[in-house]
Amino acid sequence: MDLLQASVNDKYLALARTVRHYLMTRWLETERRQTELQSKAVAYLSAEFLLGRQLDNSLLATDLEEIAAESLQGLGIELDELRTVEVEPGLGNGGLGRLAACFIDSLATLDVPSIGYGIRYEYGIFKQTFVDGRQVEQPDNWLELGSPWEFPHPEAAVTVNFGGHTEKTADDDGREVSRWVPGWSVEGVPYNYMVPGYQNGRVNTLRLWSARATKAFDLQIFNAGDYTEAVRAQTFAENISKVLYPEDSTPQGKELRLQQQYFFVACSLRNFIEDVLPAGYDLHKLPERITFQLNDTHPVIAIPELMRILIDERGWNWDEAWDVTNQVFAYTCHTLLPEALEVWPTSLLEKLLPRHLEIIYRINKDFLARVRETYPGDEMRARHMSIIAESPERAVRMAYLATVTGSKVNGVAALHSQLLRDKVLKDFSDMEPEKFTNVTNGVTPRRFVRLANPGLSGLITEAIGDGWVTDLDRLSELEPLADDSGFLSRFREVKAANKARFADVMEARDGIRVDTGTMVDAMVKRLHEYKRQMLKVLHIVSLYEQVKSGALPIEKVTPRTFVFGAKAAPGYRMAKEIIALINAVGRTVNDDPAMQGRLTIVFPPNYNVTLAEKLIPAADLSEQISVAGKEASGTGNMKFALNGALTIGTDDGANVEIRELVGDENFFLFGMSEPEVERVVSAGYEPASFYDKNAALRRALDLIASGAFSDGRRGEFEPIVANLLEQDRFLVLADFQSYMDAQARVDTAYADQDAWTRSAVLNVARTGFFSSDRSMRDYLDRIWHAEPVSIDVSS
Ligand SMILES: CCc1ccc([C@H](C)CC(=O)N[C@@H]2O[C@H](CO)[C@@H](O)[C@H](O)[C@H]2O)cc1
Repeated sequence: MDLLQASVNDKYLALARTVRHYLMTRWLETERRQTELQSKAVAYLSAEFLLGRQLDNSLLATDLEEIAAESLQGLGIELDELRTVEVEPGLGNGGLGRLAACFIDSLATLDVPSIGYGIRYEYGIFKQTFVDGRQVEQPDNWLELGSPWEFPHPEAAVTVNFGGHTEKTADDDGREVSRWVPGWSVEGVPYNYMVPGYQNGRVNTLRLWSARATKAFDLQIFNAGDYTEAVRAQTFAENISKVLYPEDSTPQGKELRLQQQYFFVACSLRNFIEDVLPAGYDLHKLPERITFQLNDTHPVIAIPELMRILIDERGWNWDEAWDVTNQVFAYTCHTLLPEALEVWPTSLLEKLLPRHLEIIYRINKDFLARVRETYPGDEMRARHMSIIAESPERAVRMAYLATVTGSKVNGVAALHSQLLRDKVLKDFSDMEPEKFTNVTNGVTPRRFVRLANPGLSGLITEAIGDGWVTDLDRLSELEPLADDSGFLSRFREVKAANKARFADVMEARDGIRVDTGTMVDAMVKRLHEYKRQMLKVLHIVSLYEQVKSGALPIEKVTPRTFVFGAKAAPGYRMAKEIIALINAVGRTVNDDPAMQGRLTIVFPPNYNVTLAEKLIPAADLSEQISVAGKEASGTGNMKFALNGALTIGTDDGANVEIRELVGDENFFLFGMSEPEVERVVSAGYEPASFYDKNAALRRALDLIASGAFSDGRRGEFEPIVANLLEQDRFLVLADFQSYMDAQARVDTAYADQDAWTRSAVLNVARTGFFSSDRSMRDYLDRIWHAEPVSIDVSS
């Protein structure tokens, strides 16, 4: 095909293949070196990897960006045109999935031997569209045009068994053992993705598994004329890796979800033990060679799977197997919502994984014996700590299984880890305090500063050199420039240019007009009541109500563009209602001439990594307003601060550490602290009392209920208002006034652009800590104890 006929996608694929070819030698060298050294490595087991687009990151990692742009120019092709056709692999829901992607980037850049293991979903996170302001999900057929970044290895396929039953037999020395007689099986085909380190020659691997039938096509049945039956096995098998579950907090407990979890875990352990480790490797030494990091509870079925392999396949005795299993797993918890902790009914495990259930029962029996030994006579504690829940139905508490077995358990921010110790996993922390630690999340500065914000990157590099890209603590060298008016005005120019770029993207992508002369006030994250998008809505509605009622002269309103980005889990009704309300308020306020364009609501559909990369550098204000004690960490908060946005937030998750580092004067703190929330809730929280005593709040809620945002239809958003007045589980009404006061402080601060910019520069200078490189160094020191191994690219 010659250039003239080539489509933009053809040209993009050609460039991608050129870059990947360049990386191939380094990939092979990394593999060779690792096989030669067999040094301790990290396997990151995650059901989600929210990778984002790959081309730019690969060009940066290989330092080929300039050459590529020039050579393409020579062919009359714009690099920018090619990068926009790339489809981002949406193999994740939100925070947890994106964190996994940042972590494997940092592991490669820190030269740590490591491998990511996950699922190659054929359909990623749904595409979000709005119909009359309501979310409608479209399938994400991201592989439609193929992906140049994946390498299938059908020759390394793994067979995974399911179902069947177990039977007691005797092994050759007459010991009674249990043997699994599976009912059916599928095959897992590995697809390898390159994970290039930043200009260090290392290319680690991300191995994602795709399911297919062991026997794809049954010719006999076909010849007998039953065509659907002939391919039934194939469709059935493929279903396992067909689609990502779009929930990010409330597990639906679907059988297929458990099948997905066991599928990728069984493939990954088999692959590591039989393909990565040298033949004949003595698995008693496994702890010296690998740590399997469990990214939340989703891969925890790996624990009984390793026990099964060591006992049933390798013939080890229980203690031998337990001793190794106890050392090779570590567990990271990413949530505080009790409903987000997965429990699997024993009835389902009995059906799908009978042998694993037996092993879990045995782990629990031994554990409860230890509990009773440590706390004699305290049956209540034993019942509380049991891995097996007896009610509402008999089920396995996966977080408890991970905590009992893992060598280490960590939360993802200091407050979160403390709440795990003091509340969620208190009994376990009391019993084995040394097992619990914290590793505060981080984000990769390559994608979220160097690539997303070239203007700011240039400014920083000019001032302190480019060492910050791999050593983000160096940002602190910018501190003195916060008092340099020249630097401040350059900094403001960069922000203004990023706003203009964002406005162009909004125009081209969604036909949305953004006034770049306004403050960009951004709230982008999954839609969840604990994240309190409703508090943001009440701020906007209250401002609107005050202007409309004449209480607030329009000239006193700071021109703002409120940018929302949020997907709701398809089954989460209240979340979908709130999305509809945000769009309804947007439609009303944006079109109201009385507002003279001073307040604009922008809610682009389908918020994803690619859109985040354009919005975050353009933002002035970062909304991190969850109720204290509910957001485990947050990572968007870190990305905004590193790109010079100021944060308005509660003392929740990593906000606490951001505020401690940037200083109270550079952070708009509001709301109750976690202990205060606890006190209000345990004292019995009456949301309606806040409605009664706060006129501005009452008027805002009444305006929503009045139908003002729904063409007069009163009942339209009644469920939202009723829920706030009756339950308000996440204390929106209780924190309303403190939030409004903080927003007034924001207005005042924003009026003094010099002071605001100085504060923004200090936010950048003081948040180098939130690099995922630092997170990885903490995991290496506290949990993995693996050493970097440099790859010499000259060979
Ligand atoms: C089974 C349903 C399900 C799916 C995903 C999850 C994730 C744990 C939810 C998640 O993404 N948690 C977020 O993880 C981020 C990375 O650590 C944190 O920064 C966020 O605070 C946390 O909400 C829970 C339950």
